[in-house]
Amino acid sequence: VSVDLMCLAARLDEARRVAIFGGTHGNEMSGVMLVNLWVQNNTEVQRKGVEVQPFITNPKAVEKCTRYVDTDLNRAFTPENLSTLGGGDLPYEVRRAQEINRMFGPKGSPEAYDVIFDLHNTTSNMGCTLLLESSKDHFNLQMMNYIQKSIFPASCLVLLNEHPLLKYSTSRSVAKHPVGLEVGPQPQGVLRSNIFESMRDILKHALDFIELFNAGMEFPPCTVEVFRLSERIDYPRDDNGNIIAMVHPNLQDCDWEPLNPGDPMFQTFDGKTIHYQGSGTVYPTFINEAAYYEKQQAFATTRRESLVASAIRKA
Ligand SMILES: CC(=O)N[C@@H](CC(=O)O)C(=O)O
Ligand SMILES: [Zn+2]
Repeated sequence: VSVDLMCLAARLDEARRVAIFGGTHGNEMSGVMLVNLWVQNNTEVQRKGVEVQPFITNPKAVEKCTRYVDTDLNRAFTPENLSTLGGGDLPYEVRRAQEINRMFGPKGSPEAYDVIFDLHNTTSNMGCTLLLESSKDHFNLQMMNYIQKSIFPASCLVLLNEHPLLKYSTSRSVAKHPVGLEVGPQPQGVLRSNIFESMRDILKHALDFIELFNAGMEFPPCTVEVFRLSERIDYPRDDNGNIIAMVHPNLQDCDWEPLNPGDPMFQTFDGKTIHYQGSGTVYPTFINEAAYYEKQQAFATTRRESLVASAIRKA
């Protein structure tokens, strides 16, 4: 009996309603172009037993080819913003967040979409990265494991953001299972074919997973290596807040490679090296991301850990 119990798969609801968001940041071109393509013709993203909706989340920012118009949409899905009244007086992205929440949510409710994929590009050399918001989301862990297996020998790492202070209120957080996809390096406002095609391929496998799950396939327990967001590291600054150093050449483009105490981290304009002083090995990511200068972030540190996903099967 005990052996039987251990083999029982967690029964989860089917993922019937799925959205693919592009243009949450209007200058991240792979997601914008893919979603525009699928809005024109959705055959590529249709799967049996699933309703898939491609959707441009910030059309004004896409039109201007800028990250946002008034405020960052991917920080706007807070309970305060989603419940505030004020209509035309509110920043554009706050109004847009409310609209998106009405269409795909309400966030946290049983009516919310099952899965939202949110497509992003980074200027950092991160390769393909899946963004996970909860270490307890076994559906997403299983999906990420499936994607990793399917794209091998290509690779796709998992960044877990459930940091109590650093977590932010994303567009995808409206769904029951939010999945971010971050692919780089790609400059802002630029479309690179290799980045576009990697993003497209990952989405294909993600949708295949959902189709198989809905068809009743059981996914056995597995372990997923994740990189848990740990710290945000700002550029060194003077008393006026101006940057006085750059990412060190030894660190530039070395996303996901171990950074140890004493390793070079920044290089000042007069040629001095500033070393990493933390405790123990970390894995830096979002190194020199263009959009993060305004957020006072030169890179983020992560720590590697293994998560166990339980077996799952549809209810
Ligand atoms: C470069 C970039 O925009 N990254 C995303 C990451 C995410 O979607 O969580 C952001 O800061 O919103
Ligand atoms: Zn983005």
